[in-house]
Amino acid sequence: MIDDVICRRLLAAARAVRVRSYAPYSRFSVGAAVLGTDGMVYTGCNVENASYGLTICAERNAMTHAVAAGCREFTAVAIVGNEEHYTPPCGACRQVLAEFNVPLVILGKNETAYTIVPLAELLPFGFNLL
Ligand SMILES: O=c1ccn([C@H]2C[C@H](O)[C@@H](CO)O2)c(=O)[nH]1
Ligand SMILES: [Zn+2]
Repeated sequence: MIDDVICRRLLAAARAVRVRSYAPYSRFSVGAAVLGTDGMVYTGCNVENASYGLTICAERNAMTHAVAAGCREFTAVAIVGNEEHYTPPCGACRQVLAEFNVPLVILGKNETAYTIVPLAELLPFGFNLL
């Protein structure tokens, strides 16, 4: 499926970018790292706003970062929230991950405690036009 070394590398990248989270309202920091088929790792953290609904999740931040860098094909995304629980992507992020066919979602409490969930399980029967 996906190599443990790659999972750990993505989780480490997600944890590293998580410290840059801007979350003064929820105080819940999230980091995400997506692996492109170009071999590059693109990262993003959540960025909140006083107008709460404008908040950008870590996963969508990582995806837009990748696309802006020219990458549109992906192997997996890793998401790290707090150490106690997994942080599965919200519905909006699932739809964005589906747009670019990110096949695997790695949910990590830390680099060693993680689980891999296929996106198809997180978003079955998703909306698409293409
Ligand atoms: O998968 C998730 C779930 C939540 N958040 C962010 C949005 C908000 O800033 C904070 C609390 O919901 O966590 C993410 O970035 N990704
Ligand atoms: Zn989200």
